Amino acid sequence: MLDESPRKLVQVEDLRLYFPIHTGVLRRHTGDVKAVDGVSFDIFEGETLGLVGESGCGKSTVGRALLRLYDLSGGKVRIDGTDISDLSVGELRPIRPKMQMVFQDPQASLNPRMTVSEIIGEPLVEHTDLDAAGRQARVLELMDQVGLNRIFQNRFPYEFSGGQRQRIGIARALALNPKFIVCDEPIAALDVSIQAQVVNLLEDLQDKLGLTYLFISHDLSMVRHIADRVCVMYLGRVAELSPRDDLYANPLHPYAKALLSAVPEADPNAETTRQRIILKGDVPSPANPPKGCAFCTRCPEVEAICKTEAPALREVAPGRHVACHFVEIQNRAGSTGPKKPEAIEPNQQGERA
Ligand SMILES: Nc1ncnc2c1ncn2[C@@H]1O[C@H](COP(=O)(O)OP(=O)(O)OP(=O)(O)O)[C@@H](O)[C@H]1O
Repeated sequence: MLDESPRKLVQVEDLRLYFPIHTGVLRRHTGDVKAVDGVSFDIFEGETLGLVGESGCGKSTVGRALLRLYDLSGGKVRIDGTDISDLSVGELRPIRPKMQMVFQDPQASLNPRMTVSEIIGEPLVEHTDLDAAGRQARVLELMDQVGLNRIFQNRFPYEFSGGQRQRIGIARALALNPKFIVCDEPIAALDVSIQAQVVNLLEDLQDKLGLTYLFISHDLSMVRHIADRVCVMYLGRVAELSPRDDLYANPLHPYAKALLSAVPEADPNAETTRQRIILKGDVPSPANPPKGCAFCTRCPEVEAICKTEAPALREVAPGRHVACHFVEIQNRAGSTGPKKPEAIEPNQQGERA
């Protein structure tokens, strides 16, 4: 959990990740899929930041970019104070142990020809000087930590259930004592009955080992359970970044409102029930995003300025950051209560008040 003065472990500033589009016989570069287009946030040490949004909005690309599994198209990523934005593969090598990933599909992410012991021990071969006995001892320790019986160490992934396979993936991610883990839809491929067990395991490990998570998920109820703050993305940009309870009780961005209107109220005795908001139209293509605000083509609150100017992410209430002209206009009129917005520097976004 968070202490009184949390340290920024992950700092993301104006991150851009474009995938080039090549067309024609000559495979000319004719455009870009702007998967991530100017995203800024911080993640504090020991916190879980939830990352949510419709399919294709760029969540996984952000996660992979933070671990430098892609070269960045622009912006900065700092992990534990080190700017990793432009580091080469060789320069990244000593940083890699600090940051790991737990993948959505444990079946696909585990080598079927390797035993559990070999899978979990693989990073130890690459990144440590441990001898075979030292590696074996560490593998058994990791199996204990994730609740896998040691007697399974020589079995193969296909011999396990989905939940157990995800435990193997988590053990492998923990092998090098990382500080930061990107959990990319870690429960999406699991039976509902198993999902809570895996989330509880992630929470226990966070408490014991002081881990920091970026938790990417479609499952808004699970994000409400696990995240301290939540970042809502739309078409490669941040729409809203707020403390979890504030966001779920009172989303400010019109897109966040629509997204969360589908989540059941936490308090069944709440006096007002939230009205379901159905958005019209489809998400535009990230290869050809709308001018101005990315959400302007579907926004129920669209204003003239939204179609020409992209809104900046601003702090509109303590700890709450929203990129929306409508919210700003309402604030200026004093109708929503939050303080008048002040522009903040990208590296201050996500700062707690
Ligand atoms: N390697 C790639 N090459 C080209 N386009 C890509 C690539 N990876 C992702 N994209 C595109 O980038 C956009 C963002 O994809 P991304 O997978 O990050 O979204 P997402 O929010 O994680 O979606 P989902 O929830 O479905 O996993 C999508 O339009 C996707 O088609």
